[in-house]
Amino acid sequence: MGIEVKKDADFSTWYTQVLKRSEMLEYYEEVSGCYIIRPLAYNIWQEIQSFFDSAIKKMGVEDTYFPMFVSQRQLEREKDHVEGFAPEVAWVTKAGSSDMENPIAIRPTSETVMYPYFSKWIRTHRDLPLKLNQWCNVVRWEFKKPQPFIRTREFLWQEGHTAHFTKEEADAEVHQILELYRQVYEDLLAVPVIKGVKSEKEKFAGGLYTTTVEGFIPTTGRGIQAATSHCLGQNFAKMFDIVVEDPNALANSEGKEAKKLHVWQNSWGITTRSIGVMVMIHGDDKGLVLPPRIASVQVIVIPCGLTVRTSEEEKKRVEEKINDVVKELNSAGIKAKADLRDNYTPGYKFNHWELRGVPLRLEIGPRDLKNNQTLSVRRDNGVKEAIPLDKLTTCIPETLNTIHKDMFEKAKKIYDEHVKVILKWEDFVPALDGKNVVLVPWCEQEHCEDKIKEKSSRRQPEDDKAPSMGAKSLCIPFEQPKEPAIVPGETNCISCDGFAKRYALFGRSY
Ligand SMILES: O=C(C[C@H]1NCCC[C@H]1O)Cn1cnc2c(c1=O)CCCC2
Ligand SMILES: [Mg+2]
Repeated sequence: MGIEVKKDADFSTWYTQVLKRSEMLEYYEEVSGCYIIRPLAYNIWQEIQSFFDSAIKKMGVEDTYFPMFVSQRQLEREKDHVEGFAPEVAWVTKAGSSDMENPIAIRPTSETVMYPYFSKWIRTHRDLPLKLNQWCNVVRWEFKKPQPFIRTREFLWQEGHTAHFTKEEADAEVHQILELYRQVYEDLLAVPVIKGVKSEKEKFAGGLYTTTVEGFIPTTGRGIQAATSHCLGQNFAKMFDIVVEDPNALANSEGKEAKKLHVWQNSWGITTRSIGVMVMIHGDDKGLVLPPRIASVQVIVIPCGLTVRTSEEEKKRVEEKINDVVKELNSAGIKAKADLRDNYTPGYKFNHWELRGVPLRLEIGPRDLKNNQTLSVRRDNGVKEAIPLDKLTTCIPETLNTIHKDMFEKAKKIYDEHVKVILKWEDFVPALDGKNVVLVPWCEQEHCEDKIKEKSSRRQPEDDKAPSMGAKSLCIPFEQPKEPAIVPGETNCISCDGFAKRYALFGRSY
């Protein structure tokens, strides 16, 4: 069954229809906010995992696995880490019919699970750096409206947790990981992201600073946090007593304990939200459009031009050719499949595989055998091209790469067009209402951010529509606009009478 609504007309219905009818996801009626991730989507997660995991292994990160249960005592050891989030923590309070003496939390993240053991394992600076990662699920009982992949009560992610002897080493890793997240989005998912640092209000409260890659959903004009890499500073080290002796301090004469130094820590994560972002950005009114590098089927080969007048041996010759083409492509590392189902017309098959986002279709019929060619049809832009059957293993990889590049460039152009540099407050809300995010000179003070959120959530007085969602700061981009330059002590903040420090990206967001 095809998609019955237009993406731009009814985005949320479009989104759920695409996910369900492409067989990426199934609703899990029993528990709100939970979904079944079906093979087509799970395969994408596995592509992300294998790319990211092999990259962090090269950085010396080791995979591990910690329990999913956290004691209340442990979870609450870090006050400001949990206080803001407490309502989202899910607790196990009963086993069978009997109440548990001490309820146990299901991990919403694993800092408090892991760090008591970091403290136990890290004794001297030779135990540093410690670099662990786990691929797992986490549970957060969000109350906002759930949305498949984007906001779910259980999701899959990886969480990296590292400990370093110096801040410099921690800082360097934060940015190395952020670059890997950019690559997951841009080089795997063909999704453009903006790198930056979070504001004090938006950063991870338990940390020192948060860097982020921010995506943009054009259909709603909303920003979306795509992955985060935090430097935790020494905050958690102080709470969990993760210390090493100072290798430079001589054991002092009175034989007193050598000075204890707190380690510098990072934590970083990317989640299955990335799959939802990719669907939202690339999907169209025919369904999924998969970037070739994460598609489980990259090329579908379909027999065409077979009519009632086609002889049995002619039909057989076409099917044999198709099987040879699929074999040849697979041996060249291209994920190809044939659709030889003889109870469906070519047209039906075209829709079936377009709905599932297969990047490239090859049509082969009796005439093509004679001309020794196949007609290729791109899913992203519908462009058709005749390819000689003896050039497939060179032409197809090139076409798939071109598809990736074109999908990325198209999305990047749209993102760039929807980032508006705004220098006057009166242009701020109109820009948001025009489905843009805004880049504004900003003082970076928390009270100012609260004010901006409040001022941008109110509709103009005469407007009787429900107040629109306020804008939050998405990040302070590492790449700052050159023009017009911000002059410290001269350029005013977009909203308050303070002076701007840097340009900040603001927008309505998920
Ligand atoms: O999870 C993090 C920080 C960090 N956790 C590890 C992976 C990277 C990064 O997200 C922040 N955070 C978000 N959300 C919640 C919590 C929380 O710590 C804890 C309580 C429930 C909700
Ligand atoms: Mg949250």
